[in-house]
Amino acid sequence: MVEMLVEAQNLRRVYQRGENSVVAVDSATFAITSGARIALMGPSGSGKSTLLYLMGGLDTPTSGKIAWTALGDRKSLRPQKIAFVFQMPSLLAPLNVVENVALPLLLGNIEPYVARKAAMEVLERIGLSAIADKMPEELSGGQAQRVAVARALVYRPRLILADEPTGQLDRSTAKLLLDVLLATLEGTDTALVVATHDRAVAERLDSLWYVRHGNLLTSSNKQLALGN
Ligand SMILES: Nc1ncnc2c1ncn2[C@@H]1O[C@H](COP(=O)(O)OP(=O)(O)OP(=O)(O)O)[C@@H](O)[C@H]1O
Repeated sequence: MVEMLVEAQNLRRVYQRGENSVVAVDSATFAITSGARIALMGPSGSGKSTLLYLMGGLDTPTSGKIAWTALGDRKSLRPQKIAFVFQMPSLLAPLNVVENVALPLLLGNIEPYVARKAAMEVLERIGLSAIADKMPEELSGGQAQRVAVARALVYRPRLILADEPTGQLDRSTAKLLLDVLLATLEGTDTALVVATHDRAVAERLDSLWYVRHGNLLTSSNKQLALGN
């Protein structure tokens, strides 16, 4: 059954910078359904990150409506139902890999033993169990980013929002990261939205949404904005 995870109408987000206001998102109307695989493309500064934050309830719109229809209210979204992956690996330096992956569960008051076991299972699934005891500073950029993906997956979220997850990686490491993410999500109804400048990433997803000057064009037709 396809479920409506996020529904938004006429979202607008204006940032106030002193006397000036910046319209980061001008008008966005969209729906994210379970199982969707969406690429969010657009020039730098067009509003992609702001849109992801709005989708995940990390930010609130200046006007317009957003509802997490099948997920519940904003306060209940993270980390269980919606997980973020950011461009810079955001691992906590004093914790080793398995502790970093287990962290969302620990913050959700899951028993440490159960959290560690679940974290080890995700690390195994994505081929990282050998580095479970390493500290973040010992990891390559690609490994750190895959650990961040593991951490996003540990709660089996309904929606993953990834902001330029391959932005700091070389081409082959970026491909590996996406391979891991898509393979792990295959057969699940977890939805995925990836903000990216990389066409190779966008081409592997089912829908392409394009943002320009804060305006969102949603489409399932990738050809449209890829111009092929
Ligand atoms: N906290 C903030 N305060 C003020 N202005 C902001 C803030 N966050 C973003 N902006 C502005 O809003 C606009 C959209 O920014 P956003 O980061 O959403 O774009 P983006 O498409 O993700 O860019 P990039 O591809 O470079 O990451 C930009 O003009 C940016 O400078």
